[in-house]
This record gives sequence, C-alpha cells and structure tokens, in this order.
Amino acid sequence: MSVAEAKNAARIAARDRRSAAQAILGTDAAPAFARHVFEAIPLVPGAVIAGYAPISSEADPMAILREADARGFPCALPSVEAPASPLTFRRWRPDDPLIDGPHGTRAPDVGAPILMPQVVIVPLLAFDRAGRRLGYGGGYYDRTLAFLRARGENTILAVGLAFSAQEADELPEDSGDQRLDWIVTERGAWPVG
Ligand SMILES: Nc1nc2c(c(=O)[nH]1)N(C=O)[C@@H](CNc1ccc(C(=O)N[C@@H](CCC(=O)O)C(=O)O)cc1)CN2
Ligand SMILES: Nc1ncnc2c1ncn2[C@@H]1O[C@H](COP(=O)(O)OP(=O)(O)OP(=O)(O)O)[C@@H](O)[C@H]1O
Repeated sequence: MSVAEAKNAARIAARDRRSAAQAILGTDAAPAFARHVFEAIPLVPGAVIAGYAPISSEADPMAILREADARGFPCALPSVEAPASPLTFRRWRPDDPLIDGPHGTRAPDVGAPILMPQVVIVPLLAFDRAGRRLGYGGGYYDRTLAFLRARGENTILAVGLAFSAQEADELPEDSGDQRLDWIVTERGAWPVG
C-alpha cells in the first residue's frame, strides 16, 4: 500500500471516530479545550493566534479564540484564496460576520487585515503521539505550516485540536507532512516529543 492509500484508509476510520466523539462530548469539550490551552501552553503576550470556524464534527476552537481575544491576543481565521497555496489568515474578533468558503468553511471578509500567526490551531481527522496528523487531504495545513516555518523569523507553534478519541497509534507520513508541536484534547494539552 502506498502512503497515499494508507492515508485514505486511515481517513475513513478517523472520520467515524471523530463524529462518534463529537456526538458524545458535543459542546462540553470547548471550555475544556480553552482551559488546557491557557494553563499549559506558553504563549508570548501579543502573539497572533489562528483558529478555524469548525465544520462537520471538528473539535470547536471558538472558545479558545474568544478567551484569547479577551486576554488581548489578536485572533485570525484561515481563508482559501488560491488553490495549492498556503492559507491566508485574516483578523477575526468575536461576533465578526464570516463569509462562505469551500467545503462548508467560513472565513473573514476579504476586507479584514491579513495577519501572520505565531500560534496555529490546526483541525485534523487523526493525530498520533509523535505529532503526525491527518487532514482532509488538501495539503493546505502542510503547505501553510511549511511556509510559516520557512519564514523563520518567529518560531511558530502548531497546536492540533482534537477529541482524545482521534488519537491513532502511528499515522502514515510522507515528506511534505508538517508535524504538530502541541496536542490539545478535552483531557489536556501535551507538547510533542
Ligand atoms: N474548519 C476548517 N476550516 C478550514 C479547513 C479545515 O480543514 N477545517 N481547511 C483545511 O484545509 C481549509 C479549507 N480547506 C478544506 C479542504 C478540504 C475540505 C474537505 O475535504 N472537506 C470534507 C468535508 C468535511 C465534512 O463535511 O465532513 C470533504 O469535502 O470531504 C475542507 C476544507 C481552511 N479552512
Ligand atoms: N509541504 C507541502 N508543500 C506543498 N505541497 C504539499 C505539502 N504537503 C502536502 N502537499 C500536497 O498536498 C497533498 C495532500 O497532502 P496530505 O494528504 O498530507 O493532506 P492532509 O495533511 O491530510 O490535508 P490538510 O493539510 O489540508 O489538512 C499532497 O499529495 C501534496 O501534493
């Protein structure tokens, strides 16, 4: 089996596990995610924190972003503005309206300023303890984290957000894959490695 085939097989199983976890935990997990992030992760004051507007059964980062905003961290959400390119992040404040993007995603209006995040909360279908992750297969977050890491002026933190049931033993990986630095679930926050 090629790495791409192994990833596709893992995606199918991971989708079911994620939706089962979301059905059980639902909105109860969101405040736990926020508590773990602010208790465990060393955040530089003023760091730009990027989240995402959740789709489907994704773990919901919006409680993290609202708390970040209340603590004075500028927040941003991703926007797909060109295919096969890194994501663009635009400023978001609580209650800002969002516009529809591809695959049911929502993003800030194109009039919102573009920000370069130092902390990227990453959606995922599955993660493992080594920080490998599996997304929908568009490669957007791999390209985006590679781009942000290559700029190199600032170390960025890639924080995978998931239900604990999304943990996999060992995910398939290829050379373009970007690993997570932290994993946050409803049970806690762990640095990778
Ligand atoms: N909430 C969220 N926003 C995001 C992403 C994401 O994964 N989640 N993205 C990450 O790249 C970017 C948008 N790109 C995407 C690329 C592919 C699919 C996708 O394949 N979605 C599934 C449908 C999900 C579902 O309803 O279960 C699909 O079409 O099969 C989604 C988003 C930026 N914004
Ligand atoms: N660092 C990268 N730079 C450029 N292209 C990449 C990179 N990583 C992956 N890609 C492209 O994206 C495709 C899909 O990658 P992959 O299957 O790892 O996506 P994913 O991590 O599941 O999705 P996503 O990152 O969007 O959540 C790859 O086949 C490759 O063509």
